[in-house]
Amino acid sequence: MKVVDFSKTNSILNQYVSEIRNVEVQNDRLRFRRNIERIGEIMAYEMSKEFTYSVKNIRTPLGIAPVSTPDNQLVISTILRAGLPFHQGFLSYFDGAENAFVSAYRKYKDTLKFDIHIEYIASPRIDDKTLIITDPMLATGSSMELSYQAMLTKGHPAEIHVASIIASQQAIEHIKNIFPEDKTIIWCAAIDPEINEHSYIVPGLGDAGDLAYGEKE
Ligand SMILES: O=P(O)(O)OC[C@H]1O[C@H](OP(=O)(O)OP(=O)(O)O)[C@H](O)[C@@H]1O
Ligand SMILES: O=c1cc[nH]c(=O)[nH]1
Ligand SMILES: [Mg+2]
Repeated sequence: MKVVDFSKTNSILNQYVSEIRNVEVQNDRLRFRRNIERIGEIMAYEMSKEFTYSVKNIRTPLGIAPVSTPDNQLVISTILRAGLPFHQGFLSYFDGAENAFVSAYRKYKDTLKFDIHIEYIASPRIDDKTLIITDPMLATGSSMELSYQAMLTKGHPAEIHVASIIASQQAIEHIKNIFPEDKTIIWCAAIDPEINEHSYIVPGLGDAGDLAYGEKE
């Protein structure tokens, strides 16, 4: 399975990743959300190079211009809450896409143990379409796994792009095991080496949902 890790390339995207990680900067919620959105925009642009294109003859006021544009029917699917600004970044570039939203949250049994609960899904049919599942954080990969299973109740996509910002190495291995090898690409801004006993990515950035929208009770 192809894994694209943007941290291996020097680009301005790394500046935005450094700001969402940085304890001195990340508490500015507006900047935090906007940086996530900007990373989504850049990732969308790079992802678009994998799409299928055909030439359309576009009528201008002065003649006909052949332009190669994408033919994929896109569905951008996002895992609430932290996925929302990331989703907006993708949607800014793929403005013709359909959209899906899945709720997934950790329901704690004690300080360390939790189950992932999916309680909400709003999605179009996804049969034969290009499914982009976005979530900025892939720690254990369980939220992504259960959200993908929920999306499969809406059909079977032709191809899948799993987009995240910070993924643990463990989550990358997990995604490789559960998504179809021949039609999935994983995109991430960085791959971090470990997760801690609370299943948080280390060094990671902390709690993306809280940083974007505030703490929940
Ligand atoms: O790979 P996992 O171990 O499942 O962890 C990653 C999940 O954790 C975060 O969401 P969280 O559960 O904190 O919800 P929130 O966005 O509402 O804060 C993140 O956005 C992922 O969905
Ligand atoms: O490191 C992590 C793990 C789960 N959710 C987050 O927001 N961060
Ligand atoms: Mg959270």
